[in-house]
Amino acid sequence: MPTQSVLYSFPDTATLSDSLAEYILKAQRESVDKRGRFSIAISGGSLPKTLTALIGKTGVKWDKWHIFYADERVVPLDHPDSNHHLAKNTLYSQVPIPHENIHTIDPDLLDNLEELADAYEKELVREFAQKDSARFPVFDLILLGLGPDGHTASLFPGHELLSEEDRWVAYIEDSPKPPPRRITLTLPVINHAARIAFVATGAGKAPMLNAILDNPEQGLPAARVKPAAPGQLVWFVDDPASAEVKFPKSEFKL
Ligand SMILES: O=C1O[C@H](COP(=O)(O)O)[C@@H](O)[C@H](O)[C@H]1O
Repeated sequence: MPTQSVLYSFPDTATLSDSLAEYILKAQRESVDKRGRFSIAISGGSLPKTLTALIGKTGVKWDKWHIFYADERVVPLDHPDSNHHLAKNTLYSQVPIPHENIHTIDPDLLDNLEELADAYEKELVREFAQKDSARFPVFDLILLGLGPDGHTASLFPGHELLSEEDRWVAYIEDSPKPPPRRITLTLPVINHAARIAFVATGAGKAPMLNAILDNPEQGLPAARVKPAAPGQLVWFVDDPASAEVKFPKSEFKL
């Protein structure tokens, strides 16, 4: 892990969620002030439930949010395995976010992974093209989870996608975690984000957090998330998850 990363550990998920909400709100304020919109990519799994502290919070400008997925399982949008379905049930169903600002995979392309990933990449091009001619899009914020094997988004240990240097969105059909067919943002896209926050909770994440933070040279997928500038990468974890970590913890402040 690069030394510029910051690790915040909280006694419980509720405190973590409140602080994460403050962090997201700050990112949103800065982005909306600068560009009038806030582009965020979120993950599935255990992450969406940590976003519920945003519900009813003063200052959230939901109409300025443009939500993408760090990864998505290639299943119908109302399938229980869908990351979109999970986020919709947990968050969108309770906040006034415009439907057209939620950028899902195209449900008509589920049978063709290559076309599906290309179409999602084009969705990103539409969102980011107006900004500049940068090689990769710059999300205002990407929220990532940490799998018990060190995967993040749908980037799995030892997978050839870890070496992807060109595509913005890639697909896999051999995910070791079901369901097997997925699309994912690639590492160059993740690493170009203005801010990246990992969220990991529970004692089950402790050995992997230790591997990523204290032994990054193992090269696990989450340890390959290395944005360029100081302070761009933060970890929001709870105390059970950070129990085995030697990496220095910082006091949460904005
Ligand atoms: O399959 C996935 O797993 C990771 C980690 O999930 P978690 O439940 O262990 O937090 C998640 O970040 C990713 O979006 C999801 O598709």
